[in-house]
Amino acid sequence: MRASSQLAISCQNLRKQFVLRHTRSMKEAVVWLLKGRRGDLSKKFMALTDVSFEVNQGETVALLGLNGSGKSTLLKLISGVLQPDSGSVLTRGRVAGLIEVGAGFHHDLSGRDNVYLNGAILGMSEKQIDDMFDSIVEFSEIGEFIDTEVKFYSSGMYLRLAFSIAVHTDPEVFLIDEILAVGDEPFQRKCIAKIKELSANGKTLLVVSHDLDLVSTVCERGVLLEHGNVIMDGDVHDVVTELRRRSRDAA
Ligand SMILES: Nc1ncnc2c1ncn2[C@@H]1O[C@H](COP(=O)(O)OP(=O)(O)OP(=O)(O)O)[C@@H](O)[C@H]1O
Repeated sequence: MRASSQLAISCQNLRKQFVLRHTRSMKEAVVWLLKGRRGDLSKKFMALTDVSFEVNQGETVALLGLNGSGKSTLLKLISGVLQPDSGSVLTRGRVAGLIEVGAGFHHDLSGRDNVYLNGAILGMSEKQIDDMFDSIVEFSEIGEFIDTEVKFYSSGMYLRLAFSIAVHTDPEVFLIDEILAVGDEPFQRKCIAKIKELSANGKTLLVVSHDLDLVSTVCERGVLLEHGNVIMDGDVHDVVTELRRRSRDAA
């Protein structure tokens, strides 16, 4: 779906609830039956209550918040991995999501086959992938392991290949969730340099990370989530300061 001109991402009134437990004890089930099956036996958790925010093309935004505040859920709704219970998500241009390490890879296929599979999923033609294949492998530093089945890859190797494929698809919008943490330091530095290059080229970035120093250097804007609500949206330094204050209070 497409949003209006300048917007890269538009989220309106997003709500997402998860079912935590489908059944209760035998006693609870009997009571429920005796009451004529009224009510709901499952336990639910509201991960996102009513989230609205917009990101313009070229903006670099950090999604911040304490554990369980709803950051990853929001990123998954934007990438389309999850569907909201209500509300809408619109994105403009090609969206590349690095959300879960290894997600989107077929474990029984080699790295090479996964490059073609993922490239196609991200909207590249076979010819485009042919042309970029060597560059993808070179950036990933996977080397001779490119013909090994990815089920034998370490989490760092998954990240290297997934990151390399994603940046080579030349996305307009790049969604990154924490995964950089599994890369070793030299590769992390390389990813961060690449992310800064994407941003300098006017790409839109939405980053989830607990590395507040990192997001302060990569992002301009911060959006702070708490219990599934946006409670602050502004300059990343101000939002990081507020999150640090709340983290101290929570300790
Ligand atoms: N598939 C799921 N089923 C049930 N509950 C879920 C599911 N996914 C997320 N949740 C719950 O929703 C809440 C928000 O999770 P989410 O992963 O979005 O938080 P987060 O802000 O990214 O947290 P963290 O900083 O720990 O990564 C959490 O309480 C989590 O347990």
